[in-house]
Amino acid sequence: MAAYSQTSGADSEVGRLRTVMLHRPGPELQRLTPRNNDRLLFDGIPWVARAQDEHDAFAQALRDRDVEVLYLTELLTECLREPEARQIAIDTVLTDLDLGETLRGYLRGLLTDATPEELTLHLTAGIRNDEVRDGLGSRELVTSLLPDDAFLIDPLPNLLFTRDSSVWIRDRVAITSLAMPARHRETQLTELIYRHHPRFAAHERILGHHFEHVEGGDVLLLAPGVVAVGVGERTTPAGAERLARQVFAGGLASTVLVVPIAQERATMHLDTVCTMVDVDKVVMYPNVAHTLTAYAVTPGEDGRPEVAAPEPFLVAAAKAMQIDTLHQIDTGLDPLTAEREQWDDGNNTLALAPRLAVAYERNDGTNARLEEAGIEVIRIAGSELGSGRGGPRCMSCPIARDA
Ligand SMILES: NC(=[NH2+])NCCC[C@H](N)C(=O)O
Repeated sequence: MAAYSQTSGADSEVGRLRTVMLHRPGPELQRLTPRNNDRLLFDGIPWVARAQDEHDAFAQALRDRDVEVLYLTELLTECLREPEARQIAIDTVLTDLDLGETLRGYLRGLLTDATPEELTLHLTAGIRNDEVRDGLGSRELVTSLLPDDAFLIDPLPNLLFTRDSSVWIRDRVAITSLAMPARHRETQLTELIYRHHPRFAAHERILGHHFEHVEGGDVLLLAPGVVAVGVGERTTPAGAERLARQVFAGGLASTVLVVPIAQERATMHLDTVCTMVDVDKVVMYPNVAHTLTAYAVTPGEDGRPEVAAPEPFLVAAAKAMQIDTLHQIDTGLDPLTAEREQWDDGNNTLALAPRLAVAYERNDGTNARLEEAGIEVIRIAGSELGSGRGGPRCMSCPIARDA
């Protein structure tokens, strides 16, 4: 593996983006059918080749702005060349209790014989019953009884949303713990990458995939030392407590703003209703803006997080950030357009620097508003990518940003 000297870390949402981790959608999306797409958290069946084109254009737009693009599967494959990482990856994926002894033994052989590239493929695209049944013979109990299309190893179509499975806070990387069963395995892979890839050897990890649920889409680095975390369908109050404890203990933040959000699909993460586009500007879903509140949490005795009474989100955020006003740019142009564009991830922008953000082209109303407010918008196509309900912010994990 190459020698790496880069330093990683981020202390805001808008510092000049230097390095980002993406996942180019691949064979795992081919696994989606109308029968499993709900469970696998997709709202439709994407046209995979077009989704790849859209994603390549997204990656290119980032490279054009001098952002280094790392791909999750490339980092993973590099790790899987090391025997120890390989062993951990295989052991972890085989703990699934649905496999049974015979099948587990067979899969262990198959995965052990795989090249690092093949192993990455198995771990991300999964393995279906009908793909191994012949190898085991017609008298194997578990494979005979499971339906053809049962996944022995689940595919991970939501790997596309690299935002959720890890998040950098200053020079530490938080391995998150994803709430939905369809996404549990993703963080086994990010944990493996950050633990075993030499590029990240110098960085301490916080949280972990076996802890209380925290998803990266809920975490917003409002300013150095000020972290907001949404609590709703994904991140739990206990997850927010774990995050607060760890960022306080590590001296990574002095305030954590806990922001309750509605527990529904349209607002699954805080970044579906609010993202930052400048040091003091957010693009926000107006239909929730006036009701969104935040509980400021600060370190108390013995590192125990102490919570203040809730305040309107924008007020609490400005206070914690020590600025006069956190300005709000509304999604859409009227409540109806706002609702449509919020659903299509109009709020979900990725800032490459202050006042420079990537957004889906389809959200005309929101993009016009952003430009009126002086934000340069890099528009990308997302008709297929969007079927997983995620925009440019969800599809990117910033690994290095300027202070
Ligand atoms: N940060 C985000 N908003 N991520 C979007 C994730 C979408 C994904 N299909 C899920 O339901 O989990």
